[in-house]
Amino acid sequence: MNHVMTVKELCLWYGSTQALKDINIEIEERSITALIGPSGCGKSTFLKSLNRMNDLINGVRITGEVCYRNQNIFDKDVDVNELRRSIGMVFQKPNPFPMSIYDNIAYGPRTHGIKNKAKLDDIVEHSLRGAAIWEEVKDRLKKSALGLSGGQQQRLCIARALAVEPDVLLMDEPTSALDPISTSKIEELAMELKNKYTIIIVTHNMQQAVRISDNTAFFLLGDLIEYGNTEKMFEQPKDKRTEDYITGRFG
Ligand SMILES: Nc1ncnc2c1ncn2[C@@H]1O[C@H](COP(=O)(O)OP(=O)(O)OP(=O)(O)O)[C@@H](O)[C@H]1O
Repeated sequence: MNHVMTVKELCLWYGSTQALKDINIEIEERSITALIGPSGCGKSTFLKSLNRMNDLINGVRITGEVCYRNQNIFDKDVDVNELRRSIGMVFQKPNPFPMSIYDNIAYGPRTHGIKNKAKLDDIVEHSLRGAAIWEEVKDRLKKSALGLSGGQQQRLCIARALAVEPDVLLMDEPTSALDPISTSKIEELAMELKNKYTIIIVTHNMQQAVRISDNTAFFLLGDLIEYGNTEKMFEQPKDKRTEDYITGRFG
């Protein structure tokens, strides 16, 4: 099994508060890894460290390594824009840009220098198809993305992430603002996308972790308590704290 990302002894502080404590984890290529745990345990912080989204925050201090395809992403010669092209992110609340559906998708490729109309048309169609929303929007590409439903907007945001040909997709509770039908569409999409991409997803929904993920990581108060095959972990957790959490005894 290939590992796309290897995290070694990762610690992160916000000022004097330690949010991640000595995290060690290997992420399997073309799989879905779910990050679970009670509110405030560090799931989003961990997810954001994987493409250096925390670097923007004042007072953040990070030690340890996050290796992406054998390079430590904190090395000085790493181009952060290029890193974020390879490791894309989809947020909790769909956040389309206030522009047309077409321009939302073409935005990233354009910033990477692609100007040719036919090429952009191709990327837009391919990305929207990849995010299972092409049929719903192909006749309204020039209309504002803000006119789409929440579920459609989230698939548009996934298409936008796909348009720059990422390798890894980070998803921070991508369905928590969606209704059950839109949620199941995103879940099906994630399972489809893992044939081509590596997906790491934060979820509060234990059933969702069971339904779609291959591996699960359980966080508690900044510690990674348990990590492994999802089915095994939910059937037979090794740690009492994991068991208490997944059986709903706390959190
Ligand atoms: N920008 C920040 N500045 C200071 N502290 C922060 C910041 N972001 C998060 N924290 C703190 O770091 C800890 C971990 O937060 P994080 O958002 O990573 O948890 P989480 O598990 O994703 O929570 P939730 O499930 O509620 O989204 C919390 O104690 C939180 O208050």
